[in-house]
Amino acid sequence: MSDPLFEKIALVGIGLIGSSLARVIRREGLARHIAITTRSAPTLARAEELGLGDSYSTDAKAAVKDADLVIVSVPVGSSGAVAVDIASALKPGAILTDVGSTKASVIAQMAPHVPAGVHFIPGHPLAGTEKSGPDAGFAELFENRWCIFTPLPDTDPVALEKLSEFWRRCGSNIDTMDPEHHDMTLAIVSHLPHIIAYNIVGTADDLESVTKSEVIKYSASGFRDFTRLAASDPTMWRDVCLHNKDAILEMLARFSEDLASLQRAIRWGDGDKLFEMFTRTRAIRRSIIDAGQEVDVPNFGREAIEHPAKG
Ligand SMILES: NC(=O)C1=CN([C@@H]2O[C@H](COP(=O)(O)OP(=O)(O)OC[C@H]3O[C@@H](n4cnc5c(N)ncnc54)[C@H](O)[C@@H]3O)[C@@H](O)[C@H]2O)C=CC1
Ligand SMILES: O=C(O)C(=O)Cc1ccc(O)cc1
Repeated sequence: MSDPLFEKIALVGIGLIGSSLARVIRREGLARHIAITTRSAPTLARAEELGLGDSYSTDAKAAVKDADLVIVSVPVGSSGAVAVDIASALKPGAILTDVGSTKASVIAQMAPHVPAGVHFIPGHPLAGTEKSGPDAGFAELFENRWCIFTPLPDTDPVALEKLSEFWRRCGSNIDTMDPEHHDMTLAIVSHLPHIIAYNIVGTADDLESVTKSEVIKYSASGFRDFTRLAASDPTMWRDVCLHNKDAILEMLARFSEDLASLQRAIRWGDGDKLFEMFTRTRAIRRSIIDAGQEVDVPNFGREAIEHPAKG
């Protein structure tokens, strides 16, 4: 195995993402020492039972002390509190990064507290599932996925390259963009799909004429796909909605307009319009597959669309 990239990596937050990182760091030998810290003592105890790290503490300051790389993997609404907590203990020259699903808000919360000499590089692995907690993670989560950095104007290119190498060794491809562009893009490709899923499952749950047992009994695969997304962690998604408010509202406004147009086509029996739209959207899935992206995210039963015979 090659030399570790870092002597000590500290993981702040050890849920789905933190624990997946712990597992891949161990598997790839990316650090000599993995320090794990999280706010909740039972979660930390579980991480220790799973053997995810080399040291464990609910004291974040103690965990990040002497770390060369600190990765904050907590709900985005907690990033500011974490930054305040750990700032004074960060080692000069250390790289501080995060994995939050929104970027402008995380930067606004964390950057003011980062001491001079610490390289703060905001990041976001576009990899996840609907599950949460330390048991949910797996080392392969980041394989063949994008990790997007939204570097600050004064980001040190050497530190950026080192963090890029870290994510490449986790299996990811790297891209960089500015935080506002990230937040707008993610609003449409990730945040809106989750919000729509929460909404449709909530609507089905509210229906009096369709009992809950019928929703479960007859749920076709389309509805099941929505229930998977709608089973995602409520704290995480509450925070995403609150911290990417403007971009989400912009995308929701466009979505509502398009939905109204679809509604009109159905009302007036405009089959040509429906057919034209459904043909256009079908091509999007084809281009995702042609671009080499897997289409089924959550687990290793990933059945590609190329094998429809398998169902
Ligand atoms: N779940 C997903 O599919 C993805 C999540 N993300 C982002 O990753 C981050 C973490 O998400 P998950 O790992 O899925 O969540 P999770 O709920 O599985 O884990 C969150 C962890 O943060 C800890 N925590 C919460 N508040 C804290 C605080 N104030 N101080 C220290 N620890 C705290 C919890 O105890 C837990 O260990 C979020 O910002 C989320 O937006 C990014 C990509 C995918
Ligand atoms: O479970 C899914 O389908 C996801 O979309 C996972 C996911 C959730 C949040 C992110 O910021 C990135 C990926």
